Amino acid sequence: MTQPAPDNGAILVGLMSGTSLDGISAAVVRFSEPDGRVRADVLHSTQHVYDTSARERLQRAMHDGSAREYCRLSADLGDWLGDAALAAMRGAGVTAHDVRAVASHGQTLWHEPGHSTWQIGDASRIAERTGCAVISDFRVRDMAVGGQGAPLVPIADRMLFAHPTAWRALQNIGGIGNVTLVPPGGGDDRDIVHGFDTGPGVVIIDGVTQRLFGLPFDRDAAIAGSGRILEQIVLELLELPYLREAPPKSTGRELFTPAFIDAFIARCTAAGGAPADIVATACAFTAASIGDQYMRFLTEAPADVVLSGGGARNPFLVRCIEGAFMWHGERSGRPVPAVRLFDDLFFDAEAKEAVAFALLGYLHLTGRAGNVPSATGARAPRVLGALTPVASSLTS
Ligand SMILES: Nc1ncnc2c1ncn2[C@@H]1O[C@H](COP(=O)(O)OP(=O)(O)OP(=O)(O)O)[C@@H](O)[C@H]1O
Ligand SMILES: CC(=O)N[C@H]1[C@@H]2OC[C@@H](O2)[C@@H](O)[C@@H]1O[C@H](C)C(=O)O
Repeated sequence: MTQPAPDNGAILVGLMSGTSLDGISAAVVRFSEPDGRVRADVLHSTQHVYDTSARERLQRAMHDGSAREYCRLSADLGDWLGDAALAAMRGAGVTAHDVRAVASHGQTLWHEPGHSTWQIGDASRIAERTGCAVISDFRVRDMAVGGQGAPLVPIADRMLFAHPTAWRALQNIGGIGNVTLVPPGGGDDRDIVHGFDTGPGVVIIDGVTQRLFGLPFDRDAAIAGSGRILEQIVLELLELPYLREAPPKSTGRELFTPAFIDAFIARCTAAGGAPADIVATACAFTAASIGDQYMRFLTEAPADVVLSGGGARNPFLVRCIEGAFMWHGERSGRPVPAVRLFDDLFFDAEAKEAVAFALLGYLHLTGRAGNVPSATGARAPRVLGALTPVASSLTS
């Protein structure tokens, strides 16, 4: 299957189920290399929202479970992923015969940098459901060669989303926050790309909103917007050991656990915070952690910061991020980056990670490495992912 792309390009379907557990993003993407640079045209993208029972099963499996439940959940998730791929393919007007492969991230259940990482979502189920070859299990190879197994989006940021003339930071705010710092122009000179998880994305904001208001998240910041930020708590939390660790580094729900959320709420309550103040403080801390990580660890001051992920749809959080950059700019004399939304520059940001995994699938098929060692800490670049071939009856 390692063959160059035909001239008219290769269509792949990317699938991502992220840490916030809101659902599956699917994107149908045509890759081509007209001038020696990879170009990605998004033909269609969809979101498949998990129902409550699916979300609860996934959430529970991250902390607790039996071999029986893990086995069953991986198979069921394979079916959901397959259905999400089919819906996106229908939307794009393509069939299995047009699609070179489905590239599926699956769902991370456990991520322990330095030891192991585990994504579930049975690739054989996806292959049978869609009639397409499937590439999956992208993170384990990077970890086997000494990397963190994350973040993997940096190669997409470098190849597809660079600023034409200036350094750019691409900040995703999903459950976890992660940044890639990319030099001007596209290309795949990956040594100069840096990327790492900045800390919380929406994981704390969602956690306190769920606990205090019984809502899945603070839609349009209706709650945070009426709250008061507890500045002292923000400053104290910036002492979190993860924020002091130098990259390469990655984190996950293993750090921002239900116990972490409980302790956050208790701390804010003890400081006199009302429920809305606690949500506002969660936004302020999340923004402050991003500003702090840029000051500490970005090797270049970016001209702009491009926000993606669901957190970019939280207007209070976005204002806090702009405030954090301003605060650091005033104190350090470093230029304050322009904050821009990914949707305004490229395509629906909800699809960004699905497109990134489609690219990783495309790189696999064309025999090219997908990891960026300066971002993951791997000893070397590697072709990522395991291939589940298409059923032979479809190829004959
Ligand atoms: N209108 C909105 N107002 C406020 N917050 C929003 C809005 N829309 C989405 N969000 C936030 O975005 C979250 C979903 O983010 P996203 O889909 O990027 O996460 P993910 O892909 O699962 O995460 P990760 O990138 O960590 O894997 C929601 O849980 C919510 O916090
Ligand atoms: C282990 C894992 O699933 N990590 C996710 C998570 O969500 C955001 C951040 O933490 C990032 O490290 C990663 O996902 C993106 C897609 C990445 O690998 O770049």
